[in-house]
Amino acid sequence: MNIVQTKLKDCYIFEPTVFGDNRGYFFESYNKVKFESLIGKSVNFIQDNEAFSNKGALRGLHFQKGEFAQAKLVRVTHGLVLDVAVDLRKDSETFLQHIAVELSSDNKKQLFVPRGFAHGYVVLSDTAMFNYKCDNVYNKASEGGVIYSDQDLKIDWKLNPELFIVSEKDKILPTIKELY
Ligand SMILES: Cc1cn([C@H]2C[C@H](O)[C@@H](COP(=O)(O)OP(=O)(O)O[C@H]3O[C@@H](C)C(=O)[C@@H](O)[C@H]3O)O2)c(=O)[nH]c1=O
Repeated sequence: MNIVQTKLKDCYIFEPTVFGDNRGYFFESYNKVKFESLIGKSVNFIQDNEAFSNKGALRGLHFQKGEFAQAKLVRVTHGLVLDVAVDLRKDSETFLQHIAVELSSDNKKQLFVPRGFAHGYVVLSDTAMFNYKCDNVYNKASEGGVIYSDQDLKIDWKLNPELFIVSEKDKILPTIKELY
């Protein structure tokens, strides 16, 4: 397992070691001991999620507020997505900066999105399966978000916006300016 520091503090890409042979391949998709040793702190993941989406589905940008804030370890087990993390920690040197990383079943990369970030993704392949771990449970009343098309963030989603499929809830998320 290799860890890559992104330009956002505390936000890392993990590249698992894949063992291929004539049967196929094997890799450790999560190993708590190795993961915590690489990031240098303990994270108590307590919920796993799976979402299947069609091409153009854009989910986000989401976070949970207050005591229900969540860190996430995200990956793609089928297809290709562009995954985006936005640093919303006011005291961070990289406040309001974002990264966009291609995650796919081929590259097997995982992204660790710390608490205090907004997170979202768009599906670039015909379909995709998205799997992630969270260190806090879902809490509807604590949901927050930022509109994916925010003019200050200027995220390049690498797909024609005409193809976007966005939930009614996500269409009316606030802008960064409205949030702060
Ligand atoms: C996220 C979540 C949703 N749900 C329910 C609520 C709703 O009825 C249905 C679909 O929820 P949503 O439309 O919010 O699902 P979705 O848009 O996929 O939400 C997810 O988006 C990505 C980008 C994230 O970062 C996640 O943390 C999460 O917010 O599933 C749960 O029961 N538990 C959960 O943990």
